[in-house]
Amino acid sequence: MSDEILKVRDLTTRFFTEEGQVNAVEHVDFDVRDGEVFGIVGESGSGKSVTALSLIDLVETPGRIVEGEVWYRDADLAEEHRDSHPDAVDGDYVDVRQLPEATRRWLRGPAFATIFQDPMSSLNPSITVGEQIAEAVEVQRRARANPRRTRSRTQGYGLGRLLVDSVLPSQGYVSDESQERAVELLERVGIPDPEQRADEYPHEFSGGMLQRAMVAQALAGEPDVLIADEPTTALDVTIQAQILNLLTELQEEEDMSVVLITHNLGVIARMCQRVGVMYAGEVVERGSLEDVFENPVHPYTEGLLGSIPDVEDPAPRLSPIEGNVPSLLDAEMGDECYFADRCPKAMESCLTDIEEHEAPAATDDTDHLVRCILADREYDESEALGSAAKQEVISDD
Ligand SMILES: Nc1ncnc2c1ncn2[C@@H]1O[C@H](COP(=O)(O)OP(=O)(O)OP(=O)(O)O)[C@@H](O)[C@H]1O
Ligand code: NI
Repeated sequence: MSDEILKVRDLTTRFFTEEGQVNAVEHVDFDVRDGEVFGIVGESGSGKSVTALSLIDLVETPGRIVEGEVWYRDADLAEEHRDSHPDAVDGDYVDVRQLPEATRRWLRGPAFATIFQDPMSSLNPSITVGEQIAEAVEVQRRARANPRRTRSRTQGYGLGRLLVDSVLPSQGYVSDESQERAVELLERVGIPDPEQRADEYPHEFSGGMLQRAMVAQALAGEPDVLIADEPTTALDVTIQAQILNLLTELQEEEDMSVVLITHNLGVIARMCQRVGVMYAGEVVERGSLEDVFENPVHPYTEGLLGSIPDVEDPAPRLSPIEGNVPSLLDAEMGDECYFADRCPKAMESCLTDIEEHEAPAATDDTDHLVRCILADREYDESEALGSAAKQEVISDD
């Protein structure tokens, strides 16, 4: 049994909008183990991206993480904060959410790095690709040289330098060493002629090459956990497969863990060792790929798998199950299972708040947890909710 690099507990993130409170992520629990790809899958709007942002503490207003813990294994950090922040430390783990803001910020890079669907969200169009990656390398070098104590970090760095960096980010202050490292990283992610390509601007790169450059930038900090949110969704099928291969290769060779977010079950099946299925802000089923994909318990998972797309299938969005993802507005959400109104197996007993149940795991290595009463009992047709009753569930709320 391998160790967990991340243990997410009770993570709850809401948006406080003019229309009301949106329960985007609700009491989410999952673990990410060393050197694995953990997949998060679910329909559009199920809370995947907000979960990712919550992990790295980048939820923006009107959103806020209102509850929960993100335990990250780092013995040094734990040691350093054991006395000053005893609640934030448990053995070798720190609860990232309870660490000082500066430390949380520092963790982005060497602990967590992210890649997204759109490379231009991470790359500046007016700076050469090589220089941007070199900058990421420099930021990480400085952070490592002056770990965690931001005060000394900014002092050592110097206010003058800080101003120059923020006003004139492309003035070529990166050291030759960082520039060389950037070229190495470009080579690492399979960009041909990396030395020349380093001097080019993002618009001179193809979509696939840009995606690779973004991966190179993410690798600059040698992260423990790479969070990839729909990293290949915008790419055509061949390029998609190439980027997925690259991620697999890097994950193995760099010994990272990857949290892979996608709505594409084919991608999950191909990439992940373990998986969490999200529905309406909750993780409704999680476990090993075998347990979840071969012995799904939640009717939502069954429904998704009923139309498992091939990884070569460019189908952009899943909609395998009749009906829509429910509104996540607090005022419109009841206490019953959120899937009940779409569920072919909904019963009277589903009209209460459903906890995670342990399903009989087919693989002995891992927990298989399901937010559905069917993990505990058989489906009973005599208890089935007719469509009229289901309708009522919806309009009652
Ligand atoms: N800035 C925001 N303000 C209000 N609500 C938001 C905001 N960002 C996300 N949400 C809501 O949070 C919920 C979860 O969104 P999220 O982006 O995590 O879904 P997703 O599973 O990543 O979907 P997709 O597959 O389309 O990317 C949605 O109901 C969404 O409307
Ligand atoms: Ni998303």
